[in-house]
Amino acid sequence: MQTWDKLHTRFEAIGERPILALFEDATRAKSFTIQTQDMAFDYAKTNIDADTRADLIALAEEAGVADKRDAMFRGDKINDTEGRAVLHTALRNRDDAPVMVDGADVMPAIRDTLKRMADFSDHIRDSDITDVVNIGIGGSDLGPAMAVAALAPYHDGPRCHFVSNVDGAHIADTLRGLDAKTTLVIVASKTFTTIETMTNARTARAWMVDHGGNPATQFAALSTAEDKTAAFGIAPAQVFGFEDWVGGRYSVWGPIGLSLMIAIGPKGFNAFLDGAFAMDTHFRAAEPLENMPMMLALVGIWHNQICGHATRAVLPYDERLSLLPDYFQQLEMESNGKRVQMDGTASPRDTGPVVWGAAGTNGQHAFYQLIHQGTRVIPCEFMVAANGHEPELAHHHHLLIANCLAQSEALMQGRSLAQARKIMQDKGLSGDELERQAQHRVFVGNRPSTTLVYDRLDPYTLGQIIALYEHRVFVEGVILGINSYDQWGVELGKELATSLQPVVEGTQSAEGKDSSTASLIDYLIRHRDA
Ligand SMILES: O=P(O)(O)OC[C@H]1O[C@](O)(CO)[C@@H](O)[C@@H]1O
Repeated sequence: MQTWDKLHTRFEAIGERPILALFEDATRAKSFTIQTQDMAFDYAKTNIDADTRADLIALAEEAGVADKRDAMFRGDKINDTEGRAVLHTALRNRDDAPVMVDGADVMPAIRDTLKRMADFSDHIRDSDITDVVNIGIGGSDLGPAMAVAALAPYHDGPRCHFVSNVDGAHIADTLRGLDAKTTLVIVASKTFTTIETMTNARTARAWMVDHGGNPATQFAALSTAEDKTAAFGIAPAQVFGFEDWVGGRYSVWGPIGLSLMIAIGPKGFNAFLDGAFAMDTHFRAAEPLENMPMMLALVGIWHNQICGHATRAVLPYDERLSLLPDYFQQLEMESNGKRVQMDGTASPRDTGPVVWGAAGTNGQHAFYQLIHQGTRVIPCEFMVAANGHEPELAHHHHLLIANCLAQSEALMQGRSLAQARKIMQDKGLSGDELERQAQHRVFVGNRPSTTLVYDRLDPYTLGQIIALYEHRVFVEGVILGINSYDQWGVELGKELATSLQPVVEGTQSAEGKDSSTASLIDYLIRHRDA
């Protein structure tokens, strides 16, 4: 508690201190950058100084982050509202050490499943299958969809498509133009009960039957619920199971990543796991000051809980990472969007921030106006590679990098009223009009950002980046005293949707519903095509 207070006091004392003033220390960039392997995380363009950083590290120590991290990797049941271990890290564990859950080593089964996935992927890649349709939602969609898009240059397998929305438009648009005889459908659902996924899976099966395909050989399932996959009619040889200690939004490392493995091959998928494992190893071993996930989390705590900035923008200057903000949105908001602490008492402070963003440079021409001149401060998390995959288009990549760095520079430096006046003067304005126009051209600056740089977006690097953010979410969750691994907040809407379905279908009356919901249903039914 004392450390929280100390940090709040520091924030008040800092007041309007320009971030730029911190650069009077010639070592600022070096001492506020963390490097692990080829990757560097620069948080020098924030208003965190060495004293603040020491307090933030003390906060993590007081919260017991190191012990809880070890407990997570060890397989302790840290998801205690569901009585589960949290072991997505075991899926990418590349050493021989056992990982114990309830007295049994989970590694042999993980290795066995990975081998079965590799054999199946090779078989599909060598077959006549031209297209793979992954049907899933949330963590059973966003991870593989994001990673398949990110690793397009490594893609040498069949085309991959992703269907998530229960809106029939999604599956109709996806199946249109596909050949049912050469399409593999993967039903990805941890629970195998999710209404969107099961509805889409049944529609896909009917389509396949109607168009001459064979669901018996052209359907695979990824799930923890093997009884339900069998009831759906999927042969056990085409079912890839995992355990309940893999959370949906953390599941891309195992069977849920099958479409990625089919796209880039088992070798590429292994490199993806290697990158994540390297980040795990770093997270477990590095001292807080040198620990990338830890410092990324502490910067997040500083901006959100101490400075009160309610959102943060994820801004990859990498077109192939355009789904990464969506992926991080689920990862962070489903994990840390909680109102009570582990013991059930209300959180005394705001919990996870709103996470959003888009790939640069596109975002610059859409929402950066507000980031630069709006009244709210939005900490920005930039990321950019030293190299693209198109050597013949290196000039594009140089422009991309220049834009990324220009944005963080502009956010920090801003443009003063004096500078704005000078610009207007040079344009020939004077008097009241000069004053009025100059105000519109002021950038207050002093807006914080961080930048993650890496060599090239290959499978290994993507694994590192995702694991980095997973651990960041974990550290923030521990400091906030919340359970990052349940998601009860999605339940109520699901229950109400189930109860509304017969009302919408017209087989039950809207009696008992609030008048807003009842009249909306009335409108929608009255306007329905006969
Ligand atoms: O894989 P499933 O069981 O279909 O669940 C899909 C998604 O639904 C959620 O449970 C939330 O609705 C996510 O956590 C999960 O990723």
